[in-house]
Amino acid sequence: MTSVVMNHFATNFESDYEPIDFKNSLEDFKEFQHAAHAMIFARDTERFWNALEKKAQILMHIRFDGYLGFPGGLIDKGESVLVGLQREIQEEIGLDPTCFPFANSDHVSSHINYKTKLALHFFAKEVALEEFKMLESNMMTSKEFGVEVLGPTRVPLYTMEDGYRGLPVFLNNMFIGNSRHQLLNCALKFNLLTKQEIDEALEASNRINNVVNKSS
Ligand SMILES: O=c1[nH]cnc2c1ncn2[C@H]1C[C@H](O)[C@@H](COP(=O)(O)OP(=O)(O)O)O1
Repeated sequence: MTSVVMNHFATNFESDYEPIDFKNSLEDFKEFQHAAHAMIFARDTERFWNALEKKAQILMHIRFDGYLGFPGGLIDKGESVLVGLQREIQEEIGLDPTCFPFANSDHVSSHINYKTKLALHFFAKEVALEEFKMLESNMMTSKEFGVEVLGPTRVPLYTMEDGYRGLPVFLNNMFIGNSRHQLLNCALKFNLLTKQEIDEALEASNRINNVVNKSS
């Protein structure tokens, strides 16, 4: 499933990231840099404006470099991936690792980029909606807020009646690393979106891109 989805919506940039086995990658790519990021999400079936279903809230953020990404970061030398992830999550969203521990069972995917010698490990954790809101508002008090992290953002998982506003427009943002792939792959894995909804959003997103490119 993962590789089919990966190939389907890989952009040139995203295709630089090849799927790898998590445990093997730690042994086989010791000399590469490793980074770990995580998607925290809550299901949200509320409808608004009598039409659009929120489906879920997914926590992403705007980074210091203007890209969208997930909380997380580089693993220090000698540090385990989980400990490094917890440290970064604490710095970026102020989350106490003892109250909110990540485990190997939260691992979703790992990818390797041979050009940049970077291994990316991705985790996901579902929380209740109230907890999500609490985590999100807590971000403003984190160490990195205003430095590495400029602000939290939720992902619009719906597409509006015109067929492009909502998720398709959102997907036209600039995403760091393979975070756009990580987002869509997780949305599929956790049944937040169907494959058809993802395909349609990507098609609409590409159409917007073509129109913008032609008119510039
Ligand atoms: O959300 C992400 N998903 C996939 N890859 C990512 C994400 N955020 C960053 N990255 C890639 C690209 C970056 O060069 C490296 C390091 O991550 P970063 O968060 O910038 O690391 P530090 O906070 O500087 O430790 O991973």
